[in-house]
Amino acid sequence: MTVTETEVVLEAEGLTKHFPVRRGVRDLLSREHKAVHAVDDVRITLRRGRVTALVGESGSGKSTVARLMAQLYGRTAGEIRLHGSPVTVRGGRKFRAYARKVQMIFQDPFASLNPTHTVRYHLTRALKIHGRAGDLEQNLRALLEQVQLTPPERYLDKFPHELSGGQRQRVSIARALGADPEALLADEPVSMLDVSIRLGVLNLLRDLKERLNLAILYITHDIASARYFADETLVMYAGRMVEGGDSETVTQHPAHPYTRLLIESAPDPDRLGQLGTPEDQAGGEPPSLIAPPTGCRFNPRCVYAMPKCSTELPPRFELPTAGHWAACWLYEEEPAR
Ligand SMILES: Nc1ncnc2c1ncn2[C@@H]1O[C@H](COP(=O)(O)OP(=O)(O)OP(=O)(O)O)[C@@H](O)[C@H]1O
Repeated sequence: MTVTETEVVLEAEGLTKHFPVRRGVRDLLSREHKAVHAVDDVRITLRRGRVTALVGESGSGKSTVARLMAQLYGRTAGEIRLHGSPVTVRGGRKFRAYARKVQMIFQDPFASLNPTHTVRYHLTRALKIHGRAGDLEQNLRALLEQVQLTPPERYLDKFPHELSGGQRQRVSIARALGADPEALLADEPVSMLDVSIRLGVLNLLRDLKERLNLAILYITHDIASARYFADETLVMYAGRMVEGGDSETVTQHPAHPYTRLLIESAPDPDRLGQLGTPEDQAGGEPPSLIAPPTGCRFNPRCVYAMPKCSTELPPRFELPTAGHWAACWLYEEEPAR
């Protein structure tokens, strides 16, 4: 089945978030209203039974995208559509109805579980909130079995501190499944776990995607894990999307100089000895998002930058592999590889 054939659950278009910067005494005289341009004009489509990875370095706006799509933040501009219908939710009953379909998993399972309550309490609450508490004991058992915490009675009356990091993240996932959602927004779900147990949690998410036909947004700074786990990969730099396509193509034939830099800087034993590409010399730091660079936001660090890169924002250029695109002027004419 190709990417375009599965049912679209959640879409964002033109998604934009600018956080106003609090004005200091000196700024009071100026008319300028400064803002952090955290997310600009982002487009994402989440489909049933598919994992979409959103990859980028710290501060690139990934978490903000997840929170916008979960409707935890109001947006500055853009549209979010659930099954094709635009939705804007500001708390209350409408938020509960939305959260029944779209659930979020956070990076730190210890912070997202209340240390004074047991697993039973957390899961019962989720089931009750979403009207699924009928036959409670059976539903609690089923949730724990879904996240492979078996036998369930061993875990139900445990407190968060009595569980390992991986078990806690599994409880957080079970709590999200308590809503019986169609989409999961997973914000760095394994980055706080020991390396040895990350794979187990990613495999669990993949298994849930297949068994429950979930649409998953997988946020990560680790592009190697996107290749392993995601069907589609989107790359974000300084608040903007720079490249997207199926994960194999984006990770094996990256087109945007920033994606290449990300891959070159990720440790990969398969590529030892192949270093020394121009991207390796692209040092520097991500830009300030209060006054982001004009044109392509990567231009100050890009070894291929041309004059127009600092003045004109590159649109998405389609590349030879179906569904692969890059927002980079290098691909304006004929797609080069
Ligand atoms: N509530 C907020 N108020 C002001 N600025 C914010 C707020 N939340 C995020 N930002 C800023 O927006 C930008 C994007 O942050 P975000 O957390 O989305 O990035 P990220 O890619 O998820 O990074 P990380 O992996 O470190 O979480 C950063 O410059 C951050 O400082």
